[in-house]
Amino acid sequence: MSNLVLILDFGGQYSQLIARRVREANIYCEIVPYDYPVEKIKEKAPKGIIFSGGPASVYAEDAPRCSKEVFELNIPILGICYGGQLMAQSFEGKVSRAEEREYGKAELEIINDTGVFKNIDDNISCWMSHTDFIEQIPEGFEITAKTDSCPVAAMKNQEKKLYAVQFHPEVEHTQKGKDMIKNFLYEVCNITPDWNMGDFAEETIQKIREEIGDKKAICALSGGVDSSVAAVLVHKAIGSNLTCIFVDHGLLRKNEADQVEGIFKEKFNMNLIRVDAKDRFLSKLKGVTDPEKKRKIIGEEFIRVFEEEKAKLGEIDYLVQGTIYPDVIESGTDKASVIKSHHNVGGLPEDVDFEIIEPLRQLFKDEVRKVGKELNIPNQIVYRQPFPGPGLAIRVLGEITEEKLEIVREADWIFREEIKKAGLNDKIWQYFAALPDIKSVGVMGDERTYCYTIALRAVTSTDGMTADWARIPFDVLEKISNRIVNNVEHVNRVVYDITSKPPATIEWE
Ligand SMILES: Nc1ncnc2c1ncn2[C@@H]1O[C@H](COP(=O)(O)OP(=O)(O)OP(=O)(O)O)[C@@H](O)[C@H]1O
Ligand SMILES: O=c1[nH]c(=O)c2[nH+]cn([C@@H]3O[C@H](COP(=O)(O)O)[C@@H](O)[C@H]3O)c2[nH]1
Ligand SMILES: NC(=O)CC[C@H](N)C(=O)O
Ligand SMILES: [Mg+2]
Repeated sequence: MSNLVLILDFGGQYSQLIARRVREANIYCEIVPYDYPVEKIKEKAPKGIIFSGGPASVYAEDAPRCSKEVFELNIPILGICYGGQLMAQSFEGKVSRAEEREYGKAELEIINDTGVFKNIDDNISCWMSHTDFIEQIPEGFEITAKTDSCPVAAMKNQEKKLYAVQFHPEVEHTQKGKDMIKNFLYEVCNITPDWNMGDFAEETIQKIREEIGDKKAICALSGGVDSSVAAVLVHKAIGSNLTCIFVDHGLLRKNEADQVEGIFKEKFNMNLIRVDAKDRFLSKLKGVTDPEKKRKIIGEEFIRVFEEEKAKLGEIDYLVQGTIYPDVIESGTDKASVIKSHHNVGGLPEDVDFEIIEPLRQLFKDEVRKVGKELNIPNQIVYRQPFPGPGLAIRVLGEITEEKLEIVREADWIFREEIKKAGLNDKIWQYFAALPDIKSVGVMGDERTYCYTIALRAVTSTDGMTADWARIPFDVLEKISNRIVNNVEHVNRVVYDITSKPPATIEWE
């Protein structure tokens, strides 16, 4: 790889977002830990280095630090938040705890519009998330931007090609943030963009081929975007040594199992086994109300099903899953908290009798879609709305019963049909019905009812990491509500969820 950018990770929430911005700029990058040896950095000879943010304070005794030599390699560096503070401290500037913390939106005033800020408007809003600030810049540096409460929102030493920003250019909410990162890569590091998702596919297929060799693998296939792309990558690498396994756990949407099987058989020339596992999943979930418990039971049961299929198929060493980055980060890491245990990551049991292969583990959904396009996977699959592996189990809140599953399935079917009819299906990222565990009073045909409420959830998003509720026109909502109450038994009320993520998540459990 001729044009490499290294990201030194200081434990930031957004390190993967930095990586995707670099990939978006068509440049290859790798994330390495903050204490990655200088010798190895020299070997890799990156054209640029980015320091991520991080939760620590640079003045703390045990703060994560990279070797000072990294600054002497004559490689341009962009320090973001903690990374920028570390740069200031390393050159004898002063970093202190601010009296006023800054979280969220701040108005940025650009003082020097060269380097990272080339062609960026003088006044824009940026996204901050810090307690410490650069109180005094080191010698040889100049301040290039400020906010009302942050005197050094950015600084640079042009001669040494060292740049620091206190805000986060990598997040969606910083205006022109992507352009700032591109400026660093193209203008400061002088890199010619020469990488794309096609290269990712090629390199990944090659790596999988080397790893699996002539051994056999199964792929957990849901018919969703991620597992379809993962299956095609592995199939290209090992051909018929791959068998896909699609589990019908009784928690799928209306007609979904037949549809997935049909599409898959029609579009792909791969081995597929469909397993009917409805009874075992539902009996394990009986009486369980806690969302995390449900997720862990489902995660484990998936693996047990795969192990049983493995026993029938003979010697199989590898299990391929379509895990993507949000599944990983939301399941919690040693630094990030658990938001929810995605069944395929945090929900995995401790004993798994496979080597797991997850070729998309570093990517975000929209990047997976790009890989899917590169692999000529039909749009029908590439642009399918995400559906979580635990399925309706996390959309029926509280205890799961066959009756509740049927209610949510029917309501969901109507909702999806009406969204399609209204031509909104490619404008909304994900839309579905959930069944909160509440009943309320209604009146139908002059009679009192005491029935369930259906909650409609529809969001816009690019990567599922953040989302906003979709502004569905009232007349469409009206039609959906009427159809659901008139056609789905045991429902007398429909509500629409108007919460963004954060603070809510997309799914209700
Ligand atoms: N019903 C299923 N049968 C077999 N494997 C499944 C099933 N549901 C989920 N998985 C596995 O779990 C992984 C994670 O599920 P997830 O829903 O995030 O991805 P996906 O279904 O591939 O894509 P999408 O997010 O578009 O629905 C899948 O990629 C797949 O490997
Ligand atoms: O495979 C999955 N296993 C899971 O356990 C899981 N939980 C949530 N999701 C999907 O992930 C995206 C983000 O979800 P949340 O905002 O609800 O956390 C949304 O697209 C969700 O549908 C899951 N996918
Ligand atoms: N987001 C960050 O990198 C935060 C850096 C540092 N922990 C601070 O609070 O200022
Ligand atoms: Mg899915």
